Amino acid sequence: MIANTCNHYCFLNCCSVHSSGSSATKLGFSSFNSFNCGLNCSARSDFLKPVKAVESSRTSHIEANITHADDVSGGNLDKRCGNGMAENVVWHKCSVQKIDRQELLQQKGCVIWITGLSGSGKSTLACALARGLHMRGKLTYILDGDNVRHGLNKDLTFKADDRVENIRRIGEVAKLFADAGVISIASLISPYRKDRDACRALLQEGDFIEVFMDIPLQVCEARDSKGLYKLARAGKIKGFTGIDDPYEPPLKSEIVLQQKEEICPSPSDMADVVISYLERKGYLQA
Ligand SMILES: Nc1ncnc2c1ncn2[C@@H]1O[C@H](COP(=O)(O)OS(=O)(=O)O)[C@@H](OP(=O)(O)O)[C@H]1O
Ligand SMILES: Nc1ncnc2c1ncn2[C@@H]1O[C@H](COP(=O)(O)OP(=O)(O)O)[C@@H](O)[C@H]1O
Repeated sequence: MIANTCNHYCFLNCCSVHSSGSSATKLGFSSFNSFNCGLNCSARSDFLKPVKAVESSRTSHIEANITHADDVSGGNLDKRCGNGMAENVVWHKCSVQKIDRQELLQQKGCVIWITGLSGSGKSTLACALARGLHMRGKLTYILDGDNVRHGLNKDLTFKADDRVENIRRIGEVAKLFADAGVISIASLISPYRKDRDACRALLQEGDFIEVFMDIPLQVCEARDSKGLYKLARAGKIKGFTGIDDPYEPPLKSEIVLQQKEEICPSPSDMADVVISYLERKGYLQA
């Protein structure tokens, strides 16, 4: 059962990418480099250049010894997996791998994990980030706690165990998106350090980028865009993060976003900080 969750909508209203032919399905297609999104947002015309990326990379690393953490589509074919409840489950490997998809997309798949109190601006940042990256021709997908609780996680409450499971599932889904080559943006309170760190451990070093919305509780509560703090203070919502439920701030996240002299940077300025980080670390190219 869920309660008090709201949908967030992200309007990617600058550019749309148009496929111009059927060759994409047969041949794969090359970089999104020529994506041009100035004020008039002209759509790319040549992003479907056929390439041999898939064929050549297949031969170059199909033999590589890939561990589960290296690539979810890798793994040892002979290994029987004792993970979880199911026994005798064997990983099935495919020759089209993350590196091929990244080449196709001209970016590197990763997880941007936005954590913070309710009202700290996680969803707003996720959306600004998706918009900024979309304008640069980069493929993103947002996994917003509120939204995922409307579907995949609709069976979960806000009790501690269910929050743990919420974080775990979103971590696994975010990892799949990253493996698809997508810049996956997870935006959820994720109040427990241990569980965020467990999601980090699912990915290769560097591919999990934790963004801490370090906004004081008083500011979040003053915003109270959904009226939930008011209900929590009145005792009408029990176990509300920051009021009568814990939030463990990250100790060493990659990016910390804070107010400066009590003024909160704009969402697009915050998004720029994250985009600069991705650029510097090479995630915006294959
Ligand atoms: N008890 C309680 N505590 C915290 N938040 C609550 C609660 N009940 C409902 N909500 C609403 O649910 C949103 C948080 O969902 P998450 O999936 O991000 O939470 S968690 O990571 O599992 O802790 C959160 O959305 P955001 O404001 O976007 O963070 C709230 O709107
Ligand atoms: N950088 C910002 N500066 C000022 N207000 C913001 C900023 N980011 C978000 N807000 C506002 O704060 C409220 C909560 O934002 P939201 O993104 O829904 O937070 P969260 O997803 O963490 O609950 C909204 O009313 C939003 O417009």
